[in-house]
Amino acid sequence: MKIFTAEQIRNWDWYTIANEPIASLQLMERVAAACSNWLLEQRYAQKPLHIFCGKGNNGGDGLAIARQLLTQDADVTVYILETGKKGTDDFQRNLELLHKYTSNIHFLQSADFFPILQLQDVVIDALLGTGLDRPLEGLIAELVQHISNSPATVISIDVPTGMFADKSCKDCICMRADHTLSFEVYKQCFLYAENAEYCGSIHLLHIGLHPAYYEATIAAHQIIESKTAQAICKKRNAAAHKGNFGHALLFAGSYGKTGAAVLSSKACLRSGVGLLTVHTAKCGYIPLQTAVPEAMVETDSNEQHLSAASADLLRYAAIGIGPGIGLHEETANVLMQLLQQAHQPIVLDADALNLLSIKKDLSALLHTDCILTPHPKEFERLFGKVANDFERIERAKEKAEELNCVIVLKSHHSFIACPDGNAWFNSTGNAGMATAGSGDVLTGILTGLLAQGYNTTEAAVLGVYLHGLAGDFAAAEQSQEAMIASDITAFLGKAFLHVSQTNV
Ligand SMILES: NC(=O)C1=CN([C@@H]2O[C@H](COP(=O)(O)OP(=O)(O)OC[C@H]3O[C@@H](n4cnc5c(N)ncnc54)[C@H](O)[C@@H]3O)[C@@H](O)[C@H]2O)[C@@H](O)CC1
Ligand SMILES: [K+]
Repeated sequence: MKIFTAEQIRNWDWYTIANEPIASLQLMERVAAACSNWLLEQRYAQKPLHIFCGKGNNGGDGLAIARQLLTQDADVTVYILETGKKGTDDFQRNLELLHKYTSNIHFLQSADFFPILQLQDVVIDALLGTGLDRPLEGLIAELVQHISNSPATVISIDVPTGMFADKSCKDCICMRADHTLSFEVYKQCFLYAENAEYCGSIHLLHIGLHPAYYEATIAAHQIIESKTAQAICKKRNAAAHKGNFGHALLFAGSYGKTGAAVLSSKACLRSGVGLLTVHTAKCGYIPLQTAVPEAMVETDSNEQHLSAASADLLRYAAIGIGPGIGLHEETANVLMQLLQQAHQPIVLDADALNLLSIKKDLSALLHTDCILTPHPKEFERLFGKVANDFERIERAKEKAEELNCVIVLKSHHSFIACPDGNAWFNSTGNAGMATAGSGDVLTGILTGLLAQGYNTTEAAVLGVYLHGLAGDFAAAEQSQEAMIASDITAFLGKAFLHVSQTNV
């Protein structure tokens, strides 16, 4: 699914108004109907509703919702934040209509008029939407804080008031919503970790915007959905043998971190690879052979860490390096040797990234088939400090193009930046995956997919989606609290079944 900017969404509204055609007031009526139906279905309309409206079209949505719910006998109180200016045409028209249904409309001119909100109350936040053009201050900021600090359930229309659709609102005042009802497509702001606590659950409602605009409009970012993964996932040939699915090589583990090698190896094998060899420190031999009998183990001459690259790299279709390898100087040499000698696709993760971050000229070291999988701290070590999540995404896109490699930025919605400028946010995954070893599992999956012949973009998009989906299945069974990284691997099978179902 494409992610549109606020401007693209505004143009989509206007395209629909001109080409359906439909009057803008009618489109607002449709927006309000979608929200009212959701509130009725979720039984929020049975509770005392406090609808807070600005005087723009977001406020117009709020007034139309109030009227529609009054016809369903809901208990509605409307508050309009008085700015002294006239409202938009659609706001004014909706206000006239609302007066015919209720006199329970209050104009808020100072904080003295703010209502006391209780636990059973439901607030509809229709103060400001995508028309936000500056951080909140003054009376509106006070109102947003008053509502956010109350025990009431808050449901924001389109965006939580104070949140910019396309730029950071870090350190700004913003409505803390329990739910955000938005329309047709995700806005970029919903996908950043720094905004997650303000958006609550996001619900995309269908309002019948014109499909031709969606088809014709190029989006800078997309969401990876089930159908994206399905389109990439290859069907296995019935007559295949293990030689058809590649031989992967993983450099993983050191003394005290053999577990990381076990986790990435198991995930690699469960991602469909034909053969796997793990190159690990000598101390890892027995644990690995015992825990992962399907893998071949090649031990380093050093007992505790990696000190030499594999003798014969040519046999392997793809290489993964990083999980649990540590930061020993000799291990850094292994990494440099590998980057010079290997011509096959490489996944670089964890300590491999930390070792790389002290090197100045990354573009001279990395060939074009690399996937880098940093979490925000590793990203910062590699590419410098950023002020917020929006900047981090932009930096990832720049670096992917500059280094000609794929960057998987692991986060709340993991982000994939490709060298051709394409960029994806993942839709699967949950906070239970913020647990030791879940990155090692991803490295294994990506290496396994590359070994099977998926290109770096395909492997990253499919692998990140499967990893998150397996994590969601694991959380459903184990809870986010109790799930561990091995559970993600255990549910990879279910994730593959889900993705391949419509592939047959
Ligand atoms: N036909 C349309 O354009 C549609 C618009 N819709 C709704 O309309 C919204 C956008 O409406 P508008 O463009 O009127 O914008 P808003 O309703 O978000 O707000 C616009 C007004 O707020 C002021 N403002 C901006 N930042 C402010 C701040 N920090 N403090 C105080 N005032 C501030 C602006 O100067 C402007 O007067 C969408 O989010 C959506 O909810 C929907 O009804 C769908 C159809
Ligand atoms: K809002």
